[in-house]
Amino acid sequence: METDQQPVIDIQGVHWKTGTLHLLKDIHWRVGEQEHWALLGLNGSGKTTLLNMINGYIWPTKGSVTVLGHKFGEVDLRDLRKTIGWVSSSLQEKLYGTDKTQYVVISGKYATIGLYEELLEEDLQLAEELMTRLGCVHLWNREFRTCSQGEKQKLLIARALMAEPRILILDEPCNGLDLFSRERLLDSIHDLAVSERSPTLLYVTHHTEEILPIFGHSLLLRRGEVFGSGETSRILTTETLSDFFETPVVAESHRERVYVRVGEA
Ligand SMILES: Nc1ncnc2c1ncn2[C@@H]1O[C@H](COP(=O)(O)OP(=O)(O)OP(=O)(O)O)[C@@H](O)[C@H]1O
Repeated sequence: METDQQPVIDIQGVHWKTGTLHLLKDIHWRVGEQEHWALLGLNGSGKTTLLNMINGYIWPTKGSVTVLGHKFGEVDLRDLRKTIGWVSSSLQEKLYGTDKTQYVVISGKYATIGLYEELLEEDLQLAEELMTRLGCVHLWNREFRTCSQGEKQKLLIARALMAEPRILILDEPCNGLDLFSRERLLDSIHDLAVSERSPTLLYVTHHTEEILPIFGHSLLLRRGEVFGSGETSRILTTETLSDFFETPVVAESHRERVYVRVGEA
């Protein structure tokens, strides 16, 4: 629903070119306050490129990007980045496996790999609170490397929340998880989204069934262009998804989640 409030993200007519490649084409995307969005697209559709732009790692060739009311070109991007958390599997590889889980979580406050600051009681308290909230406080004092993939993802979300971001990007968080770990992680994401002071969540995925009802809006990206955007219930339909994938698919709803299979109805 459109509101008068300032949008969290406002992207207008954005293009991005590198060399001869035109990787983002005329992107328009407006994320309102209190909206959580899913971002869906096949491999190479431009999702990461778009997220890199929101974080200010790349600059639009044309068009304007405004994040949390700050227009690019008029804001110190280092400050802006502190308000955006980004949880991705590539981050997992960078962390020190021998670090204790709570230190991995606390390092999120300082945006460092490893912990170099003196430990503050308030940091320990917040880490405990966040790990409880994500359902992984039982991992306290364990070495990060001994945790399962699903546990690591929860720890990384807790780590991102340490910095109290206004926007939290969850970049394919269920990759590599078995069915049950995936559901447990999605439960935690649901709880986070409905909690007080939740950041705006942007959930990147290839799989519609991971898109929980809390993701009321979805953006479909294809070959660097917005194929569709708006209310998830209107976007994740057999007709729209068949057009989007350029292949007949059937979208079936079960408990407000959409499962897609390839083929005719
Ligand atoms: N700096 C760059 N130079 C050249 N090509 C790039 C660059 N960055 C991205 N690309 C290309 O742009 C396209 C979009 O990449 P992007 O990583 O944004 O896709 P994606 O939707 O995140 O894909 P995936 O789901 O596989 O992660 C790809 O073909 C990629 O190879």
